[in-house]
Amino acid sequence: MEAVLHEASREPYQQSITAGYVDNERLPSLNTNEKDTLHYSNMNTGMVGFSLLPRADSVDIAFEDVTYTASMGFRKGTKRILHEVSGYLPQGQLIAIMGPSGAGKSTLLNVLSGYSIKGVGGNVYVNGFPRDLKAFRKLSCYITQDDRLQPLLTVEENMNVAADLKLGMEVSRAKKEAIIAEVLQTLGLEKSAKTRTAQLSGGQRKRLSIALELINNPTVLFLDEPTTGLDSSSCTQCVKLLKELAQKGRTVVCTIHQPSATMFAIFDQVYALAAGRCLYQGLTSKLIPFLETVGLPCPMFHNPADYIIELACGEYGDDKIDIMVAATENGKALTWFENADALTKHKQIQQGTVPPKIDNSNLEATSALTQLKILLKRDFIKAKRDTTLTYLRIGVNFAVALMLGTLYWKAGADGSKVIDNYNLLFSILMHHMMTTMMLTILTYPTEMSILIKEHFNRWYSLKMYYFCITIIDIPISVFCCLVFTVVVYISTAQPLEMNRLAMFGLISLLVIFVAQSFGLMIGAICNVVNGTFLGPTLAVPMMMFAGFGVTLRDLPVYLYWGSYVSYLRYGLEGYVGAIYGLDRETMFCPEDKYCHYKYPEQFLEEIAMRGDQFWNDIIALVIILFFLRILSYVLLKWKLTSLR
Ligand SMILES: Nc1ncnc2c1ncn2[C@@H]1O[C@H](COP(=O)(O)OP(=O)(O)OP(=O)(O)O)[C@@H](O)[C@H]1O
Repeated sequence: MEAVLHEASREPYQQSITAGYVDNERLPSLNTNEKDTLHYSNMNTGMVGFSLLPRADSVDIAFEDVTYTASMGFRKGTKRILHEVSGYLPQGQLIAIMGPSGAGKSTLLNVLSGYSIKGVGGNVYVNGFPRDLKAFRKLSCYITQDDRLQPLLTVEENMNVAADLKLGMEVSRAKKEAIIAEVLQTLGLEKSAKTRTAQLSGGQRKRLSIALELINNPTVLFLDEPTTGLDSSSCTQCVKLLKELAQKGRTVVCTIHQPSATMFAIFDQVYALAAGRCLYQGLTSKLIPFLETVGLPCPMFHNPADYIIELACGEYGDDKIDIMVAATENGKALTWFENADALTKHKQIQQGTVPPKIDNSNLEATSALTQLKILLKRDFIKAKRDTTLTYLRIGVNFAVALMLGTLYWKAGADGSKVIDNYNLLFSILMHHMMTTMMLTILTYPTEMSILIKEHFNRWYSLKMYYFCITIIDIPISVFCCLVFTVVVYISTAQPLEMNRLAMFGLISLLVIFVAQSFGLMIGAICNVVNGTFLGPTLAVPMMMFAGFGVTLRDLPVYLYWGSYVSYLRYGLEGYVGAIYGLDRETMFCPEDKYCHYKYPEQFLEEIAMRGDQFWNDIIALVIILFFLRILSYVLLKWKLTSLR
């Protein structure tokens, strides 16, 4: 099939690919100030400004024989969802991908936007050249059906983060603020600037999702069901806004379920799908003539959008679907486009020619360090606002320490309670492991959907996101650990020596960080339900091999390897080293009690641990910590890739 290309539009694609936020390549004769003035000239007047400025670097998208085959899972085979569909999405148009539920609308949108990579066949062309995915992603944005927004941030804060990440630090704060104000005004959100996202209405949230992606003025917008969940007036408002954006030279493609007749008329183009095949593509206004041509006239007073969905559902017989697919040549025919003759005359693909030189540098607009700074700032605001969780963590640590302190009151200094104290050390280990790991498993997946959207839209690199979540929790973890350690250590009368206290605290902190890494690893690949099952389940072998119930000496040889990989073993050994190592003197024994373990060496011998292994335990914990952190990053990366 021949995809379509306007000769004139090839060069702009070439240029726009290298263009950043301000398309300086197009304005070579102007100095920077003049270019800025040109871009922002309308802002001061309050008229149409940045986001609605015409885009000179418009983009036509053509695709031919596109297939999508989903893998159904191990030994379950595959399922073909798109069946060699072709099509043409011209610049400056608002295009609706329509069809009944399950027709493959979202799948086609994912393929065209470049979100889906695996299982995709056929070709996608951008201004006639085979699509370079990296370059294309720089021109486009994807707005998901569900609004993946940071609920604790206000509209303005969300916009500031997007502006800082997407425009880079070269654009001054004043300019960013002007752009934000203008985009918010365009989307009717200026009055909600100080409102937290969680408190916005569905329509406002949808508009904010669009506003965030408009910040860097993308040429192509892909929107998955932008009207879902909106009332009819908000739907029309939203579609009108998209039309306005399209009229300024953008290519706006969105999937839509079943639009009202009024809303349907706003769209310029329709691409109708039925079970992964193309029923119609062309002007909205030519749908009725098309239906007449194929002998399926739309009944009087019937919404043509409803009628084509009914046809696509097979309500009038499956043969009608075949008739329409044949008439459109599964998307190859361009008969129902505007100036169809001119289009067919120009239709061509740049096969065999050298594609334009493409700037394949970083996908993100800002440096790694800047991304990290912005993400840390955002997470800091979130942590500050989410005080319930912060206080809960501190409160739980304090309360558990107090409970353990009461239960094991002064057990650390009593020669008759050495076994009790040993139980206490294991309980402390359990507390640190479970609270930290479960918290991570429960909170991490909720962030995942936002990560997927923002990362795909090139806000930041995965490395920087991961680095940020790794360090953002350190202060609160350290504080909670400190509160817990001081309360439990003093109330249970552990030896009051600074070095022992420091060793005890260090082991606690490392166990907390390792457990957190464990949580990150599970959270990266599992949803909350699976994670809450898997986390504690995987903790059981760690406990088994800790040397607590069955001493390390009594472990069967063929299971000894387990003690090397169990971080709880190093944690317990480290605690024992801190409390009973360093040649601790004979313990106090009350006169009326029998103190079997008043000699610490005797106790160490009994539990098959040595008191001089502390630094080895620290090294082992640090190695496990690094290994798990790297592994959870790799798993997260794999997860993101596997979703595409
Ligand atoms: N990864 C996948 N594995 C198996 N089946 C899939 C996969 N992705 C999509 N499908 C199936 O492909 C069909 C089309 O899905 P798609 O989400 O594209 O439909 P849709 O037209 O957007 O539907 P809706 O309007 O309900 O969102 C559906 O039957 C869906 O179950």
